[in-house]
Amino acid sequence: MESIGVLMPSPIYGYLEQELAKRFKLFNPSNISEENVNSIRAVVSSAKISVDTQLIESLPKLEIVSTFSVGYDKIDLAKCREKNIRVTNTPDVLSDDVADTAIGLALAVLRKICVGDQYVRNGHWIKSDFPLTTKFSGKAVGIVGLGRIGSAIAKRAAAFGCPISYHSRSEKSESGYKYYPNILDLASNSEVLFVACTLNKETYHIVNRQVIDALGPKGVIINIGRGQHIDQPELVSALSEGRLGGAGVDVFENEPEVPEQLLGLENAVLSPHAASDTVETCNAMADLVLSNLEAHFLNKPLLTPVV
Ligand SMILES: O=CC(=O)O
Repeated sequence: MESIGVLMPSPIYGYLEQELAKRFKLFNPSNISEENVNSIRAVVSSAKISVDTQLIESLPKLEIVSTFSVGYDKIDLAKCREKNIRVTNTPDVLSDDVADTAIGLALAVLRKICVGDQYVRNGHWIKSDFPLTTKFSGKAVGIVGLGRIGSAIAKRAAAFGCPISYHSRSEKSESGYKYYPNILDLASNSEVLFVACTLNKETYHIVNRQVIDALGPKGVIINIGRGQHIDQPELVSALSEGRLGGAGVDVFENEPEVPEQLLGLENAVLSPHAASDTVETCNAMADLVLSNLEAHFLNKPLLTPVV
C-alpha cells in the first residue's frame, strides 16, 4: 500500500502519523503538489479538520475519508455520498473516556473542585474554611442523546444513585430510563443535563434560552458534544446572571476561542475539547483509522462506516 497517497490536512496525533507514514505515502499541505494530487486516495481528518466541498473537489481520486473522531459534523457527507466516497469514524473506543470526562465535569462544577484547588493554592484556606458545595450523588440526570456516549454517561450516573431520563429522536425502551420526547420537559425534570448527541441540523442550538431557563438557577449543563449544540451567548449570560447554576464545558462554538466572559465565571468549568484525549484512547482511535483504511484498500468491509 506504500504507493497509495493519504492526505492529513493538518497534524493530528504523532502515533497515527508515524503509522500512516509506514504504510502509505503520507502527504500534508506542505508536500502536496499538482503532480502528486492524483495519487491521493484517502484523507485522514479529525474533529478539528474540515473536509468540505472545496477539499473534496480538489482531490479527484479521493475514495475514503477516515476521521480520527466519533463526530463527523466537519465532513460534507452529502458531497461524499454524491461522489461515492466512503467515510469512517472512531466510535466505541472513546466512549469510556468521554463519559468519564462528563462525570468529572459534573463533579467539578457541583463540588467546586477547581475553585477549591485555587482556594488552597492562593492561601485562602488558612484564613477561612471553604464554603459548602452541592451534592452530585442522587441528582436527577437528564441526557440529551442516548447513543453510545450518552449510555456510558447514564451507566456511570446510575452508579452515583442518580435517576436517569433522556431525550433523543426516538424512545429506547430497552434502556429502562425515562424518555422525554421534548427536550424542554427533560430540562424541567433534570438537575444536571448532559449533552451527548450528534451534531446535525436538528440538534444545532438544541440547548437554547428556553432549555436553560427550564433547568433554572440550580441546574447544571455538561457539554461533551459539540459547542454548536448550545447557544453559547445564552449560556454565558445565564451563568453570569445566575439563571443557570453551573456548566462544565469541553466544547465551544468557535474553538479554540472561548468567550472572555466565561473565563471569569467561577460556576463554569472549562476543558479544551479533550474528553477523549488519553494516550490509551488516542492509540485505539489511531488503530481504528488505520484498520479502516487498510480494509478499504484490501476491498474488505469497513470496520466503522458512516457512509
Ligand atoms: O470530539 C471528538 C470526537 O468527535 O471524537
